[in-house]
Amino acid sequence: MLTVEHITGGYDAAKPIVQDVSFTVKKGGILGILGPNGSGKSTLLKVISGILPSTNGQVLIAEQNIKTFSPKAFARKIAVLPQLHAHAFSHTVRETVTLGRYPHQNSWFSTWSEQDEEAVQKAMQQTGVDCYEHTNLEFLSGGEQQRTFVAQALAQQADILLLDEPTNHLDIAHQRQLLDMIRLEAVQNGLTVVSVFHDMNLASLYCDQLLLMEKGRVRAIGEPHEVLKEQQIFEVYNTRVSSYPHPELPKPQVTLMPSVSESHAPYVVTKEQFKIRDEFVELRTDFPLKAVSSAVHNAGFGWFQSFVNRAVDLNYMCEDAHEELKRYLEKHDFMPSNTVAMMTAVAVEHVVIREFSSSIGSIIVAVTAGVGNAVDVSRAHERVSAPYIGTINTWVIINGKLTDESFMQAMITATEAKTKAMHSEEIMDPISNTIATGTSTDSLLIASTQSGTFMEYAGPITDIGKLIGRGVFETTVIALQDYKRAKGWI
Ligand SMILES: Nc1ncnc2c1ncn2[C@@H]1O[C@H](COP(=O)(O)OP(=O)(O)OP(=O)(O)O)[C@@H](O)[C@H]1O
Repeated sequence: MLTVEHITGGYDAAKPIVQDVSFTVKKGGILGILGPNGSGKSTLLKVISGILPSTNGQVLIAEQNIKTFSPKAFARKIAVLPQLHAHAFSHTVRETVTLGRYPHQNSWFSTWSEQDEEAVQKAMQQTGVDCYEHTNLEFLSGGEQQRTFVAQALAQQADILLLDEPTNHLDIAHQRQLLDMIRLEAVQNGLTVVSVFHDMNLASLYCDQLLLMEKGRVRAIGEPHEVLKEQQIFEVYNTRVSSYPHPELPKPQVTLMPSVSESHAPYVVTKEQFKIRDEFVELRTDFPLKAVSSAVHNAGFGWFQSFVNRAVDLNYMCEDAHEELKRYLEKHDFMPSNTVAMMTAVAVEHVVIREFSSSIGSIIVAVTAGVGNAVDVSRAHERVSAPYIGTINTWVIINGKLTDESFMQAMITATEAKTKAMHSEEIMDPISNTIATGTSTDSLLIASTQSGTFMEYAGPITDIGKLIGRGVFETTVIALQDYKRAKGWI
C-alpha cells in the first residue's frame, strides 16, 4: 500500500510546485494522475520517488516512512519510469533492462543470479522487446525505446511502479498490450501502480482511481466517474468535453467538443427524398442524420446518411440475418457503415409516407404495417408460440436539433402513438383476443438533422411531441387500413 500524506515539494523549497497532495493506493490498485500541462504531475511522481525533496508531508509504503529505507531497499520497493529518459543510446536493449536489477545486486554485477536473468527475460517478453535484445537503442523506434524503459522498470520487480506517461509513443495495439499487462500484474501479483496519463479514456479504462491535478493541487480524486465530469474537465482544462459510457465496460469515456463549427443553413429533409424501389424504401441525405433505432443493421445511436426498409418474403429465413443484410446493402450500393437498415414482410408499395409541420419545424413519418403477428404486450406472457415476421416499421425524421433526452422521449411518444393507432383500428391479438399494442418484431427509427430549432424535450405535450404523436398515429392508421384492405378484412 502506498500512502501520500499532505505532500508538498518541488524544485525550489520557497516555491513548491506540488502542494498538499494526499492519496492512498492499496496493494494491487492502480491510480491514474491527470491534469493539464504544467499542473505538477511529473513533479509529484519525482517527490514521491525522492528525486525531488518534499518540504512537508510524508510518503509511506506499507505504513513505513520512505525516509527510513536505505537507497537500495527503497529501489526494491519503488520502480520509476520517468517521462524523459536519459537516452543511453550506446546500450543494447538487454543492457538497458539489466540496469533495472541494480537494487538486487550486492556489488555491481558480481552476483548475477538466475533470478536476475529470469526477471530481465520476463520483463523483455512482457513488453515485447525480447526480439531486439541485442540491438542498440538508437536503432529502435520511439515506441520500442519506450517499451524498453518500461521493461527496465518491471525488471526491478518493485512492489510499486511509478509511471510517467507509459504509453508515450505507443500505437493503440501496444498501448493495450502494455496496459493489459500492467493491469494483470496488479490484479494477479499485487503490483501497486501510480501512473501519469494524458489520455483520459485510457486512464478511465485501466485505473481504479483517478487524481485530477490543477496548479499543483488535487482538484478531484475518486473513481473515474467521479473525476471525469464534463463541467470539472471544462473548468480544469478550459476545454469542452462530452462524456459517454464505454460500450462494454462500466467506465466513462470522454470526447472533445471542437469549438470551431461550420456555419450553414439548417439542413432539411423532405418527403420527396424518400424513394420506393422494387424491394426497399430508401432515404439518402447529403448530410448525416443523428439516429437512434432498433434496426437490424446499425441499431443504437449513430450518424448515418442512408436508411433502408427492405421488404423480404414471409418465409425469409437466414442463419445470419445481420451478415446477409450487410451483403444486400453492399449489392445495392449502400455503404453499410453509413446505413441503418430494417426488414419487413410488407410489400414496399404499402409504405405510407407523410410530412407534418407546425411553427417549430417539420417531421416526416414513414410506416410499413404488417400485423399478422399482433401482440397485446400485457398478455404476451400467456403465449408459447414462436414469433414470425409481421412487423410495424416506423421512421420519424425530424428537422430540428434534439438532445439525447428528446431522442428517448421521441421513441416513447412514437410508440404510444403507434399503440393508439392499433387501438383505434381494433387490431386484435388473436391469442389473447384483446386489442394488440404492436407486433412481436416492431422497429423504430428516430433520426434528426440536428440543425434548426432546438428541441430539448419531445414528450407528448411538447411542440415536437405533438407533431410526432399526431404524425405517427395518422400515418399508422392509414398503413393499418391499407393492410386490412390488402388482406380483404375490409
Ligand atoms: N527542472 C525544473 N526546474 C524548475 N521548475 C520546473 C522544472 N521542471 C518543471 N518545472 C515546473 O514545474 C511545473 C510543473 O511541471 P511538471 O513537469 O510537473 O508538470 P506536468 O503536469 O507533468 O506537465 P506535462 O503534462 O507538460 O508533462 C511547471 O510549471 C514547470 O515549469
